[in-house]
Amino acid sequence: MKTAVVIGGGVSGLAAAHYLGKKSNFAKILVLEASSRLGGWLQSIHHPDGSVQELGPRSIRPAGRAGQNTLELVEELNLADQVLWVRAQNRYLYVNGEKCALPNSLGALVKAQKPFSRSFLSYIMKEVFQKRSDEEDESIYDFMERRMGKEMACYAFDPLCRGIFAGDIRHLSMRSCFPELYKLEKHYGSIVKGFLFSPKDKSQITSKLVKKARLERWSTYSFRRGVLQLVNALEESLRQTKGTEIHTDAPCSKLHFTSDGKLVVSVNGEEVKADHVFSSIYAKNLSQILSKDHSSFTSDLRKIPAVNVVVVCVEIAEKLNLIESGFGHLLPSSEDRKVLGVVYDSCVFPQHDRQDIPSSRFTVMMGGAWYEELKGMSDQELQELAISSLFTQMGISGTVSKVKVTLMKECIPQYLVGHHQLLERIFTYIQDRNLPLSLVGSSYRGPSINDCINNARIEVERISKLYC
Ligand SMILES: Cc1cc2nc3c(=O)[nH]c(=O)nc-3n(C[C@H](O)[C@H](O)[C@H](O)COP(=O)(O)OP(=O)(O)OC[C@H]3O[C@@H](n4cnc5c(N)ncnc54)[C@H](O)[C@@H]3O)c2cc1C
Ligand SMILES: C=Cc1c2[nH]c(c1C)Cc1[nH]c(c(CCC(=O)O)c1C)Cc1[nH]c(c(C)c1CCC(=O)O)Cc1[nH]c(c(C)c1C=C)C2
Repeated sequence: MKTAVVIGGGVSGLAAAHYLGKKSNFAKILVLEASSRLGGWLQSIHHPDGSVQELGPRSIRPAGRAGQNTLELVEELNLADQVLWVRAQNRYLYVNGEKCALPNSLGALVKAQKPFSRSFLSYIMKEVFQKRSDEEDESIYDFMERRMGKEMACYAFDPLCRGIFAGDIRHLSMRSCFPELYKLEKHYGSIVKGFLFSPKDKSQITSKLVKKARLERWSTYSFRRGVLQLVNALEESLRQTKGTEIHTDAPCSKLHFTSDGKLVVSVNGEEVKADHVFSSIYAKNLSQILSKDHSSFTSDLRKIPAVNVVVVCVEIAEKLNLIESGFGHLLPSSEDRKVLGVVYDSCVFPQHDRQDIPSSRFTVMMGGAWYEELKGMSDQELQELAISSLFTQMGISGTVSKVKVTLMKECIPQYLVGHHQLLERIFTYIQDRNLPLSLVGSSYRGPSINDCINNARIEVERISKLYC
């Protein structure tokens, strides 16, 4: 009877347990979560007035292979009728004290639009004629500046990466953060040529929900009870799976390999012997529980940094008629280093607004790679900075009816230049020694919910072949 232990009950750990239950031969699957709740960074708070406040992620993209995989999971968990979806919405940049819509129409492609001095078409044309680089990796800034020019790097990719990685494009790796774009340059000499000439995915879509999402042109989605509903559904399904156990308040304090090729997990003073362990926790946290005899491995795990993000959810006690409605806006680091961007929550999912009185909800995100500049500020000062930035940038005022400041420590791992070499060393170490250990989670190959779920599936499928 084989036992698999999953360390961490965030979306990656629960997805790994789900696929283990479906696709593997492990008779026993134990999920061990350190805290008293499941979900990790997914935190949807329900208020008595009916509003749903997202402290962490608030939406999931249906696009791409990983997006499709999540939709298949949503369907499998019978959550399809709980989905709230929206079509493409305007996204803005806040530059030189004003909001500029990112191009979303053909007209905008040919006309120069603030803050850009040239049309998007001219950047695209420049990209087509740039020479391919033979660099193994480079920063997103260097890549974009080389292929599309400084304006695209500073006004498009700088804010975009603040809105995905809360990171600095001068240090983030092009190869690891945008592997598809990186490969297009390598194979076709240009991203644009790659888009035009790469073979299109013609695989048959069998999922009804994937078809529906395409047909209705979903851009992003959540659930009636917030993104945590996905975690709750995974939990419910796991609790009904024979041989699977979920334990909260179960921090793994030590992980050591035995001479008979197994792993022993220490939890709350007890030892659990496992045939295979899935670690879904942040790489640095894993390095801290591994025994000392794997120093080069733990040292590489520690080299993956993660940034802190301050999330400030603000509710205004009136329905504001926003001139610029949409998903939200991002600030390039040249505009404001501390404030990353603002999500217009009520525009995206008005279903999550309070039911008793009209209101408008926003989330201000601050810090990230620039967190040092917020260090030492009290919650009150962070709250004041968020509200004043919100009012100025949105050109609004009003009575704040709810506000919540949350510091999310080391929440988004940073794939810095050379990240692929770290991964190569980390995974070779495991492979060469036949260690019964799988690494999933946001530290390695993508931070999005889609990446976390899809990478857990891929790893379970790989491991299942070894234990059949
Ligand atoms: C502010 C913010 C906004 C985001 N927005 C989006 C978005 O809009 N869309 C999107 O797709 N993604 C978004 N993300 C990214 C996404 O939420 C995360 O990358 C993802 O949730 C990571 O999940 P995980 O399971 O890999 O890790 P985690 O959520 O970190 O889960 C790991 C779990 O392991 C537990 N743990 C840690 N140590 C131990 C131990 N020793 N023993 C047992 N358990 C342990 C932790 O308590 C935690 O529950 C956002 C992230 C943040 C922070
Ligand atoms: C301002 C800070 C952040 C905002 N969201 C995140 C941060 C750090 C984290 C985040 N946002 C997205 C993802 C998943 C990426 C994916 O591949 O699915 C993560 C980890 C989604 C996302 N958010 C924005 C963009 C452009 C994307 C990429 C996918 C998509 O097009 O939907 C933009 C954006 N994020 C934030 C704001 C204020 C914002 C504004 C336009 C918040």
